[in-house]
Amino acid sequence: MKFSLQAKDIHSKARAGTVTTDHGEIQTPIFMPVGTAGTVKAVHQRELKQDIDAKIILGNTYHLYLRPGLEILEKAGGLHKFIGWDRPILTDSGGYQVYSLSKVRKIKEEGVTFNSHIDGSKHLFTPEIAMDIQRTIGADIIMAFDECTPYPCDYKYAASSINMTHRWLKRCCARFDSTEPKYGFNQTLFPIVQGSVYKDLRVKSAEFIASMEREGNAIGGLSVGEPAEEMYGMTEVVCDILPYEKPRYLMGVGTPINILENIALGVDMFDCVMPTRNARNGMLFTRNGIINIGNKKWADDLSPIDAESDLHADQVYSKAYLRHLMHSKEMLGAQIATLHNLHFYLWLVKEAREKIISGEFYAWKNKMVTILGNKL
Ligand SMILES: Nc1nc2cc3nc(NCCc4ccc(CCO)cc4)[nH]c3cc2c(=O)[nH]1
Repeated sequence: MKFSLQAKDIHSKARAGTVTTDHGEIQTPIFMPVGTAGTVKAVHQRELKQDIDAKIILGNTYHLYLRPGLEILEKAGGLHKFIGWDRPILTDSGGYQVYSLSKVRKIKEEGVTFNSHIDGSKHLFTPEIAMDIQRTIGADIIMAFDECTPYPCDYKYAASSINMTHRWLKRCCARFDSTEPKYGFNQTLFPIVQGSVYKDLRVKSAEFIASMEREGNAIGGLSVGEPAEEMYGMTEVVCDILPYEKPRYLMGVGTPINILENIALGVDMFDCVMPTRNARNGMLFTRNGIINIGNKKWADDLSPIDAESDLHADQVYSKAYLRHLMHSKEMLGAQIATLHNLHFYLWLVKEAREKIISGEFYAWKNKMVTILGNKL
């Protein structure tokens, strides 16, 4: 994997770069649609590629390991082949999903034992197992097996948690560096900075992660319920320590405003279930603010979902029609709303990249931040 920088904003730490993988290039800042179990819910791969030009999607080790399972994925020649996606994929390591989805039985030095949220069966994830699973999935960018420190937590817990995450990281690197890709495409391992909301722990973790000299670095343990100002404060501390010439990925972030503020702090890559999950509840993100399409006010609004958008669905379907579909619980409603939100998130980061290159980012960001939170 390579990373090159094309431009840097002068009023902020925003930058425009390119990540190059064996499955293609990714212009940054980038948003990565979440395709947890091998599908970005309600969206075809063709739509992802042709309608919204998604450059990279996310998968989850925890889900894919439980279902469809490693045997099928290996037989298919990896996740790309299994789901029919030939662009880059990033997989999370299970370090977060285990805690957020399963009844975790125990966190030990060796790893984490947990019960499947699907059938209650008992499993063990260790740093080594998480690496081997991600080798079998075959994602271009894989994540270290970490502990996403819960929020809130006391300083003592956070301090011991980062020490374990750092010991696990050494084991991830040892295992990853002593195994080969299974399907002929290179893979890269990103370590993850933790430290909860404690500045000195964030400094310690960022310095340790930077010292591992991997090809890219991730910031974890945020977007876990902390106030946005805490998120921004920790991101700033960490981005000032992580190497400038490597991509920085802020996990699980976030709202459109979160994304713009973190781009200004030097973050290059983002993922979040918000555009897809909230779409299914009728929450549409637009360049003028947020539309709750279920609201009665849209019932007879026959104007296009977004007349200024180059997304076909935004132009051919009206707000009234989409509200009707959502109220009728028609599948097409979720499909249109999801495609709209992903298209908006990808438009937002592409626009940010263009403003960074043209030198207009800072003023544009401050204008957008005042608009994006509007309730329409
Ligand atoms: N390995 C690893 N993975 C992570 C994934 C994360 N995802 C988040 N936040 C997602 C929060 C989030 C969850 C749901 C919604 C939809 C609301 O309708 C939005 C945001 N924080 C995260 C932290 C980590 C982390 O430290 N380590």
